[in-house]
Amino acid sequence: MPIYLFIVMALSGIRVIELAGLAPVPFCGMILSDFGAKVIRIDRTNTVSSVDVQGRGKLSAALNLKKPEGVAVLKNLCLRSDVLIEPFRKGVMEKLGLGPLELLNENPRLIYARLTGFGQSGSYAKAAGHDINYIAMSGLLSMLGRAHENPYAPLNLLADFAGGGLICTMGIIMALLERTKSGKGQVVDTSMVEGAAYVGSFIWKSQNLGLWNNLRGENLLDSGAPFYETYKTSDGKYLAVGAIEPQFYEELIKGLGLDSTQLPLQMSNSDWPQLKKIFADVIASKTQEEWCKIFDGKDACVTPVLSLDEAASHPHNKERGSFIVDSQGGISPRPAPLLSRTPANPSLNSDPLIGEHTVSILSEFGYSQEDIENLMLSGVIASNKTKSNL
Ligand SMILES: C[C@H](CCC[C@@H](C)[C@H]1CC[C@H]2[C@@H]3[C@H](O)C[C@@H]4C[C@H](O)CC[C@]4(C)[C@H]3C[C@H](O)[C@]12C)C(=O)SCCNC(=O)CCNC(=O)[C@H](O)C(C)(C)COP(=O)(O)OP(=O)(O)OC[C@H]1O[C@@H](n2cnc3c(N)ncnc32)[C@H](O)[C@@H]1OP(=O)(O)O
Repeated sequence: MPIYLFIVMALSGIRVIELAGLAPVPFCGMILSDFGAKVIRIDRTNTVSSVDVQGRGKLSAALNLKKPEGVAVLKNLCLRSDVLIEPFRKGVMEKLGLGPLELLNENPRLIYARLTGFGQSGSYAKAAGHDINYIAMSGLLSMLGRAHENPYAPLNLLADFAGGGLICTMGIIMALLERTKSGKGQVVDTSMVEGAAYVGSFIWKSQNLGLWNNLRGENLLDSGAPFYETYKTSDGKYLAVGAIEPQFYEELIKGLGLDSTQLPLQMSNSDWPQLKKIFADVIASKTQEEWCKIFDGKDACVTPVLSLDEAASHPHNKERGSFIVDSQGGISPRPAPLLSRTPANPSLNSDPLIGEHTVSILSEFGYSQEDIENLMLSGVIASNKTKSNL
């Protein structure tokens, strides 16, 4: 007799409709799915392959929203769902007749999440943009980069994912929590400019501490300080040094084989370039592994700079199971944080093909075989399993 283990996750029972987007909304949908929500991604009928690399655990229905019948199907799905996430430019949903007024009127419990660059109001609301534009507008990009160089965007992490996908997820979770008391849904308006700025609150609120008085790249935490920097090792790899507090700094100096009485003072700003050169010369004399042997187990705040592959196979990360391997052999980070009773249980199956679940989803929502066939014939829906399912 097989034993079936049903794992209850934090978001089990929550149904989410995700309109396919580029990067931030797919991340939001993946988090919700990792933690147990049933996420249905609405793809276009005229695209063959998905650009969603964060489709883990999602279902896909292909729907033509340019046809009134397609809009009607989406409305129907939203009637019996908890969350809708939309990634379009302001006004696109309203133009389709799928704005919050319509959908919340039909399902007052719906959480209607909108994730855009500039938010739903203001003169930039309708402007196109990408991560780099949003962090530029948040003020943060001006702070990022090395001395005497142009500002530098740290991949598309800050706006798309930290200030966008994650902040939107937080808004959805808070709205779901609030709904347990009021019984009502609401609109979650996530602007990636604001989300990124909010993530950077420490920067704003630490200005009076003098942390940012120097030019970009010449401050304590922006690669100005020698004890908060990366250094090249003799094998062409790198070490990350973050020894800010005096006791950790002293361990660093000891580990490097230096004598602090012969060096400028740690916080002597004007000596930082000289001190950096000393550290760089010393660190270049050994391999990364040799340095790790010296610093592992010491409170010097020194770690290797690992590649993605090295991170996945580092003993500490392996001990915690920080990375997962899917059925295709792909390695990716395990969902965070770790909940003690109801942890995430990410799907290890391959991501959905566009329209892979169109038929099963429509059947689940009450459409008959004949309805589905007619919608298919009139180009309102598309399916990758057309033949096998009809
Ligand atoms: C830096 C990042 C972006 C990185 C993304 C990259 C990882 C990927 C970008 C391109 C990909 C490559 C490319 O696709 C080619 C290959 C494809 C292949 O399959 C895979 C390999 C590829 C090389 C592929 C590889 C990668 O995936 C890429 C390189 C970011 O910053 S993302 C953040 C962007 N900003 C936002 O999301 C903010 C909010 N959104 C917007 O401001 C706009 O949506 C945006 C992004 C500016 C785009 O504007 P656009 O004019 O294109 O669209 P909208 O005005 O929003 O209107 C959408 C229209 O579409 C209609 N519609 C939507 N769904 C449906 C449907 N189901 N049926 C019918 N129609 C639909 C909707 O009605 C709108 O129509 P209208 O224009 O008529 O109103």
